[in-house]
Amino acid sequence: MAFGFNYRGTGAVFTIDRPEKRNAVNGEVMDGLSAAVEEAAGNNSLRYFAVTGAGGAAFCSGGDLSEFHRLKTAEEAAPMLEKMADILLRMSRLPVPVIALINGHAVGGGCEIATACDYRLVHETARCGYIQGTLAITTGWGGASHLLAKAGSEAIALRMLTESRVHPAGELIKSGWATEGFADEPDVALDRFVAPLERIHPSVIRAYKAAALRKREAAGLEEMIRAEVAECARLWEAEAHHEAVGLFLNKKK
Ligand SMILES: CC[C@@H](C(=O)O)C(=O)SCCNC(=O)CCNC(=O)[C@H](O)C(C)(C)COP(=O)(O)OP(=O)(O)OC[C@H]1O[C@@H](n2cnc3c(N)ncnc32)[C@H](O)[C@@H]1OP(=O)(O)O
Repeated sequence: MAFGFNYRGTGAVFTIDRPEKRNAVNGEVMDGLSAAVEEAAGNNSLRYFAVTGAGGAAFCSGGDLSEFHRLKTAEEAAPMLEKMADILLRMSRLPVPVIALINGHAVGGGCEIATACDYRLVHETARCGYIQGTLAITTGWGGASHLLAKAGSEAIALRMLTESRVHPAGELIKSGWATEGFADEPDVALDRFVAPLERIHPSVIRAYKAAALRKREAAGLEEMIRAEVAECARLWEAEAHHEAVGLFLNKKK
């Protein structure tokens, strides 16, 4: 199985479980996350939803380039991009805090998954970034829209997107992208983070989450995501993108 979904204390944890591919997202992971989000949305006693990656190396390396490389045109790429963007939008709209437990590198679509979460806890060795620009595409799962809709500084957000590089944990904490860092085991960091939330009545937590969602919706998040997906699909079919992906896939041959 390419993923795990487990209840942990008062919360639920979705784990991408493909460490040999640095937890790249394939169709099975997408369907698993979609089902987990649906189940979590219907669970009225849930107090948080977390996403993480198996192994110590990566949180998620984005879309599985070997699987998605077969999508050549904008028309072929768009349904895949739309599907994941919809899953991440639904995840972000869960009525409880959504936490990215970033145990290792989060790049490309992996950084987008983290961005769709309310909080990002980053291991001290993790590096994160919207590296899609190095593949001659933009973010295509809604990550830029989530980032711009909730970022304190538009300039910092825009710079992260356009520079398309990875950032060390210290930089991510300083810029406010990461909520906090951790040096111990991810489970321990998660328990420490949720402990203060668990002392507050769940209806209060849900009310504040609803307030955050109202702010994002007022910014036109869903419409922004639709435009972002279309733009990525348009760039996807260019030769520059297919060449860059080919270089990555052939780097060890
Ligand atoms: C498609 C959606 C789009 C979006 O909308 O956002 C994207 O997500 S585009 C994808 C962007 N992602 C990348 O370009 C990530 C590429 N990966 C890396 O940069 C590195 O793997 C890493 C994450 C920094 C980790 O480096 P390292 O620990 O040195 O591992 P390796 O590079 O040796 O990888 C091990 C193994 O995993 C395979 N791998 C890694 N990432 C992917 C991926 N995204 N898709 C498919 N396969 C991936 C890599 O090829 C190696 O495989 P083997 O050679 O078979 O061992």
